[in-house]
Amino acid sequence: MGYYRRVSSHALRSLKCPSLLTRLSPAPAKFGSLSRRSGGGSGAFSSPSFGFGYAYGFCSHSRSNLKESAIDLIQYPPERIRNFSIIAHVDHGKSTLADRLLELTGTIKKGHGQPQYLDKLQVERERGITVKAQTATMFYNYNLDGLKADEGHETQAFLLNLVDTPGHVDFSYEVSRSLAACQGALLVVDAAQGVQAQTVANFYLAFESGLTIIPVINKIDQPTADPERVKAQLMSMFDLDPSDALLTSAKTGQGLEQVLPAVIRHIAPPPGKSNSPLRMLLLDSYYDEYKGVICHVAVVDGAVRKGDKISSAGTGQSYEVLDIGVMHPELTPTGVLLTGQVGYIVSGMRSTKEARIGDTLYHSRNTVEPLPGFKSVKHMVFSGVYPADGSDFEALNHAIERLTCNDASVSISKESSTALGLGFRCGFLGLLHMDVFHQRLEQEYGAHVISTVPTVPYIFEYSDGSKLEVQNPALLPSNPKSRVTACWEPTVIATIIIPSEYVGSVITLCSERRGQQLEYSFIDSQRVFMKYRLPLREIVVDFYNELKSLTSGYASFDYEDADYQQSDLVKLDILLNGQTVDAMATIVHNLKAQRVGRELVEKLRKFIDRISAMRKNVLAKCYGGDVTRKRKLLEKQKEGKKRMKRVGSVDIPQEAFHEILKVT
Ligand SMILES: Nc1nc2c(ncn2[C@@H]2O[C@H](COP(=O)(O)OP(=O)(O)OP(=O)(O)O)[C@@H](O)[C@H]2O)c(=O)[nH]1
Repeated sequence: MGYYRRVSSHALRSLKCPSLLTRLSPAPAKFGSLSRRSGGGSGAFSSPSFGFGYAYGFCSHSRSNLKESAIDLIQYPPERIRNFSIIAHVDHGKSTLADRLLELTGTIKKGHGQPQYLDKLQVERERGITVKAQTATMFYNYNLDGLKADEGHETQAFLLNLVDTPGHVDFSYEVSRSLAACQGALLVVDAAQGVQAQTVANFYLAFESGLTIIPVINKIDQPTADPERVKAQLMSMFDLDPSDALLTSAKTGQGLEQVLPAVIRHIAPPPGKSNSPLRMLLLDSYYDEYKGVICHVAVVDGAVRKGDKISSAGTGQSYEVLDIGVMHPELTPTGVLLTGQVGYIVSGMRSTKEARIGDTLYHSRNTVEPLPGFKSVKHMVFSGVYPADGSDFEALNHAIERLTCNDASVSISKESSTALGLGFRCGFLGLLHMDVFHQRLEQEYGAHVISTVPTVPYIFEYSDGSKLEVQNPALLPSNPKSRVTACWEPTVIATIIIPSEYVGSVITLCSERRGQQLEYSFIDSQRVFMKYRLPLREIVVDFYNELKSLTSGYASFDYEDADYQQSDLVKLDILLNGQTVDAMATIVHNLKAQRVGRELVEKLRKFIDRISAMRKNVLAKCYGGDVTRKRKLLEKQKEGKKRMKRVGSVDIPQEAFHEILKVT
């Protein structure tokens, strides 16, 4: 029997996608003698080639000691491999727990001076959130009977692949892709905050993937920690046995010695066939200036070695494996990857057109049935991205190509605008995703961009019966009402968890946003769980902020895409100095059009006024001859100008485009 057991009727009712009910499957079967249940408890462990220990932080080898031959993957057949991810609500401590596990296994040095080690992007460090899932391979010796290694008992060497995942809803595609390479997940829950909306969402992502789920109640060091209450929630919401929950503090190290033994005992080894022809799943990729595309892969069946000729099922192209290895946690060559192992390959691919996420790679000499790959991404928000300086179009094109190699969830197509020139229409999973993409373009590729008003994808039906998905409002004829016979807007199913005293105000907010309540229940005596169908348009900008402020920050919120619903929509054009600005066109509900139009023009007037005043007066208060200061001010002004677009005689600042969505 799996660690995750029967699902209660409550959990079934709350299933994110009803159609998945038919796919409910028991947790993967345990193998051999590992089927014994355990409440955790400490086990004996040691690092395979670096000695034994019983406390964390015992192992001191560093990556720089590792040469290609230092890691011999042959000694890790599938039954000695565990692939697991860490999933949780935002800030419940996934990355910190990952740090501790990396230290515990000697993969990184204790006190390496960089908390949240696997959050490598500048944007992740600046925002304190995980954006990309990251895999790290760890080695760990463990006695399956729980006997202590330092008392001379024999241990077995295990290879553990840990995937740290993002918590925010906009990056759930990263989570679902990561889960494809895993057989189990640590579901981390903050001991004080308890189950939150993304805990629910991530639980079901893991559950739908048939993963064994180990609950970890983290942050037990906090004065307000209440692990017993959280255990009760895990039971009532997910039917997870409270006695199975591990209690940890990733901050103090308390309870951490139970985590890896529980992973080894309760999570099944990868199910692939060692004797079958190679099938390798392309999980992720990124572009390296020197090596080209580096692909993260999971070897499902067979084995792959350096020098092998491989082909892509998606493109039919063939490559030679030039470099191969594991992330330990940096790229560490091993010369081979065997069944069940997760690592990287370099094969001379140059772009995302070649490195297709979800593709199957196989030996060119064989023919294989491709793996199922991943569900296609549903883009929630579209926006135009244009070079701030029109002559930088090619440079922006190059930057976007490189960046989408590491973020396959963005859709890109070329478009042009009268106001902004040549650019791209990009589809994102949400506004945070959009923001992060812009920030990465700027930080990682030095691209200065103007982005247009984000919009959700609407559907318009015309009198001739044709239907059009509109991702760019500018493309709608200005008086579409004459020909449009029906319009639809996308909706989401939102999960909201709040303390019970805020129920009244949250219900009011949801009805103002045209929401329809689908479910209402109590998680425990203090907290309420609600499900709403809401138009995507109504939640995409400031819904979460408003929800947070109404509930003094206690609400948590998650959503998944749902069906389209019929709606009365119109196109709203903005004229500046009598000239239509196509990049500012939006689609709004007919009833709101008058109010929105007025508010918008009022707001834009302030914005555009303010900027021109600043332009004139930039040196006005700079008395005396401080040249450096003057230069700084002028450079700042130049920087600001880069982000303005001239339409007729009017300069439009970047913020103006963002303000439009806030009003509409
Ligand atoms: N007191 C206490 N704080 C912790 C513990 N674990 C993590 N934290 C803190 O909680 C905050 C969030 O931790 P992260 O590890 O970044 O959380 P996360 O779940 O990876 O966050 P996202 O990637 O943004 O979803 C940080 O300030 C950590 O230092 C713990 O056990 N106890």
